[in-house]
Amino acid sequence: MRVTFSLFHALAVLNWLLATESLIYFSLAVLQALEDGLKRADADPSVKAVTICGENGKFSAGADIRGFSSPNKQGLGLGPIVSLIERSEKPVVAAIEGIALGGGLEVTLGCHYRIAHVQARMGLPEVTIGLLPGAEGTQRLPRLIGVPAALDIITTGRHISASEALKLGLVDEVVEENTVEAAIRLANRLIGQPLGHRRLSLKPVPKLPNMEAFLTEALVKVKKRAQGCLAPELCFQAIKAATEQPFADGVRKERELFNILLTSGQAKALQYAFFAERAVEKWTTPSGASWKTASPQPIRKAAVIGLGTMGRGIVTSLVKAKIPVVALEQDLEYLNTGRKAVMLLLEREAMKMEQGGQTLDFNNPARLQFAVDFDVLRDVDLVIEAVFENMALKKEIFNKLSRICKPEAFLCTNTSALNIDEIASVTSRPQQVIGTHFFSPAHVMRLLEIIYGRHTSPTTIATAMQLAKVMKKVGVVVGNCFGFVGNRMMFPYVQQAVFLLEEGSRPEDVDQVLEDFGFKIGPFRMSDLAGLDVGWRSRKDQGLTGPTLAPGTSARQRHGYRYSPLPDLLCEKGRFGQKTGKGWYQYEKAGGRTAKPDPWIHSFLSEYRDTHQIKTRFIDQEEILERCLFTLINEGFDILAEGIASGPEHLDVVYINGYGWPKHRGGPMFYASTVGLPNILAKLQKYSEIHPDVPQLRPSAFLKKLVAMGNPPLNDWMSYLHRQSNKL
Ligand SMILES: CC/C=C/CC(=O)SCCNC(=O)CCNC(=O)[C@H](O)C(C)(C)COP(=O)(O)OP(=O)(O)OC[C@H]1O[C@@H](n2cnc3c(N)ncnc32)[C@H](O)[C@@H]1OP(=O)(O)O
Repeated sequence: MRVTFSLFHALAVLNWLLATESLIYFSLAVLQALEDGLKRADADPSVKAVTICGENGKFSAGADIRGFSSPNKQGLGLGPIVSLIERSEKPVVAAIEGIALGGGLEVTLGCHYRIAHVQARMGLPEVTIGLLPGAEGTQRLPRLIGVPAALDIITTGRHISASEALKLGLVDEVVEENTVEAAIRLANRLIGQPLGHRRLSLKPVPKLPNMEAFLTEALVKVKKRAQGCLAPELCFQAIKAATEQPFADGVRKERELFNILLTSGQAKALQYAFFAERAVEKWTTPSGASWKTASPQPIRKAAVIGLGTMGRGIVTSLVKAKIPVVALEQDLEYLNTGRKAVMLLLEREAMKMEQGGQTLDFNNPARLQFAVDFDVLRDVDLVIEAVFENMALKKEIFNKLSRICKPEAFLCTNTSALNIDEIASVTSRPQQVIGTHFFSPAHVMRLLEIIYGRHTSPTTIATAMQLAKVMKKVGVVVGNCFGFVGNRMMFPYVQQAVFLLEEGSRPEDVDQVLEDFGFKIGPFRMSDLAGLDVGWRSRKDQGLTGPTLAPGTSARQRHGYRYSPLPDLLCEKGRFGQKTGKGWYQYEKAGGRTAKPDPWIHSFLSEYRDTHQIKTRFIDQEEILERCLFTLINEGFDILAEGIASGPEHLDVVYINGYGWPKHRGGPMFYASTVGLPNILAKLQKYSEIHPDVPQLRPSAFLKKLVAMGNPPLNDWMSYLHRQSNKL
């Protein structure tokens, strides 16, 4: 993508043009060219007005994000240029097409007038990459649109449409045709008119009757949403400075805060996460399949089987993505319950979309159909099976689908752990069978784990990835193993959390440490939310508990390794979590959501320790954090070594988007790289010596190899996978 910053002679339209070719995002060269162009326009008496626009229908995506981590940082060079634009004695009009983001939008704030194309999007997304608008944007925007709107845009980083920008007064005009021509026409009309009142730096910030109270309340909200992320609060501080100080002092404060963020590890982590998400979009498999070798097939009609919690969310996502969908249930009773729930979800989504000026059409049978008869699936291009996690049931359904669906239809299974190859084996088209692991609630959560089996074709992977994109999800292609990437890494984390309870912690202690780290929700609150019975059923299926357990099996050992029966014991007492009003916590009622520490659990744990002669000990925060996180990371290294994921970015994107990992810590593997692999190895070795019966604490061979290779940067890890290490 390329953009041109063009300064047009507005009187004799286009008879004077300075064009500077550059990337859509600013580099030092673009900044220099912009400054030179402005100075030339200012000095040339034949130029009466200036228009700034982008090239190829895009204004600008702001600074080159990679530049922030290079030694030659360009972030602060733009402010003086924006001031230069504003000081111009000749009217300057911004013609905003496509996108004007970050530094791009800040350039327009220096202009005296702004015209936007009806389809343009604007925003100051710096907060999402751990920064703040550092080219005087935190000082100009509140002066233009007032504090509440500026605070919302700057602290959330959300993109706004041209029509919203017009309502807020961020742009002066929205056009449907040629924006640049409209801007030139406006610039012509402005020649000779006074500009003082259009210079935002000279304007006061609009007053609110209750500014102090408003800011106090706003800070509480910003902090709550930020969950340990620094940038939103510093954005707030910069805007607050605009309400309290003259423009120049506010700009000084903005720079100071910008520098704090720039040198914080959080900005680095968030910028890594930005590129990681884009890296996983370019999927590859160990056999070399990728976008280059496969084209996605069009999905004109889809079907979802099973209208439980997952199915309902998947149907909603498909309808929102404007893909006609058939929703299927086993009988009319289930169908009617499912239909009501889906319609409720869709009504809520439609309401949300209406607020943003969009509509959602779901009452049209051509868009959404409910059925109990598999025959309606004959013409669909893709089926997503979302019945509960039972291999026999899934196989029965896939066998039926294989017979009924047209030969080219793709068959997806929404499973969180089951073997894709086994499911595919009962069909006549294993090459078109793929795992699509949605996360609950499926219409909200962005992650979609896409699991290819031994026979899955590259076309099937490409089609699933394309579907993820259309559904506005982040598709991550991974290999087939029990639990895939997300749940496989989650298992040792939860296991450690439970072992910590056996040894002396309480559920609320463990949750607190992990929530302070930045997780949206700790492992025990999460388990209560998801339902303890889900894992119980799976453990019974695996013969780890329940009637199939061999008599005489030791309570705290399975297959020679440590096992904790605590979750099974809770289930045996009917404590399934929120749904029964009791789990690791107590709730106000069955279905209640407010978790309260439960004295019953505390005495139950102490009796349990007495029964099993475990001496209760005090466990500090460091140990809780290390044992939970480092085992999760350790599993990640095994996953990489086995080729289940093609890079650490995949694991990080899965954890950020599906498991509530704090984005400002970049994901577990990025976090590991910041802690230092030798430190992680040393801690795992220490804990493994103390708990030799827990294999998940034994350091992964790949982790050991990377440490032996000198702790290389995360980008290089995969290149060491097959290299010989003399030190091992
Ligand atoms: C100079 C003073 C300081 C100013 C502060 C700033 O300006 S900070 C930067 C603020 N801007 C942003 O945060 C915008 C980030 N980009 C996006 O939100 C999106 O990329 C987009 C511009 C809305 C386009 O989205 P789309 O889905 O169409 O494409 P991709 O996201 O896949 O991007 C295409 C490739 O472009 C790379 N890229 C996009 N923006 C930037 C950027 N600002 N800096 C560097 N690189 C950027 C992106 O990584 C993709 O490249 P690939 O090589 O294909 O991965």
